[in-house]
Amino acid sequence: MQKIRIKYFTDKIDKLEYIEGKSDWIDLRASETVELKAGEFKLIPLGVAMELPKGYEAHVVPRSSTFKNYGLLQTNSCGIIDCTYCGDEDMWRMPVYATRDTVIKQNDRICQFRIFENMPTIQFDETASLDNENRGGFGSTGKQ
Ligand SMILES: O=c1ccn([C@H]2C[C@H](O)[C@@H](COP(=O)(O)OP(=O)(O)OP(=O)(O)O)O2)c(=O)[nH]1
Repeated sequence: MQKIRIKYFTDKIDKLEYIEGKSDWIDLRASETVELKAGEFKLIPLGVAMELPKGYEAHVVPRSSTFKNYGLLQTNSCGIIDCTYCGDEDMWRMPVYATRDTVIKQNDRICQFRIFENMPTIQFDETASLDNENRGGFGSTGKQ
């Protein structure tokens, strides 16, 4: 089992829970009530800071119900939390854009995360030609 040291900034939200056998994504909660007007951008405080295991990062994405319930879009599509983001004030936040007037109440589950292993060290090796056949993309499959 992997342990993650976690700091909570408030006792007004439920503790994070890993529910074995359900999903390996863990829900995150708003640590304050946040109101947004249509067209407004805000960072929703998630009330936690963590020391991720060495060699791992966390990916934060909305819950599938987040847009339906709150009309919110996550502006960075997927939040990447580096394992160096582990100081006492390094609280996780979710950047959002409101498509309508909305209220996220303290302790509402607003997004989810899981950890991923970092990729191997990469070195770019420049070349004029890759010497491979073109695959094509952007809907080109089966078209002339
Ligand atoms: O949705 C997010 C994305 C990032 N972060 C935190 C953790 C991350 O490690 C840090 C920096 O994120 P990133 O490197 O994506 O931001 P940047 O725009 O490149 O800014 P920086 O100059 O701080 O790296 O901000 C969040 O709390 N939520």
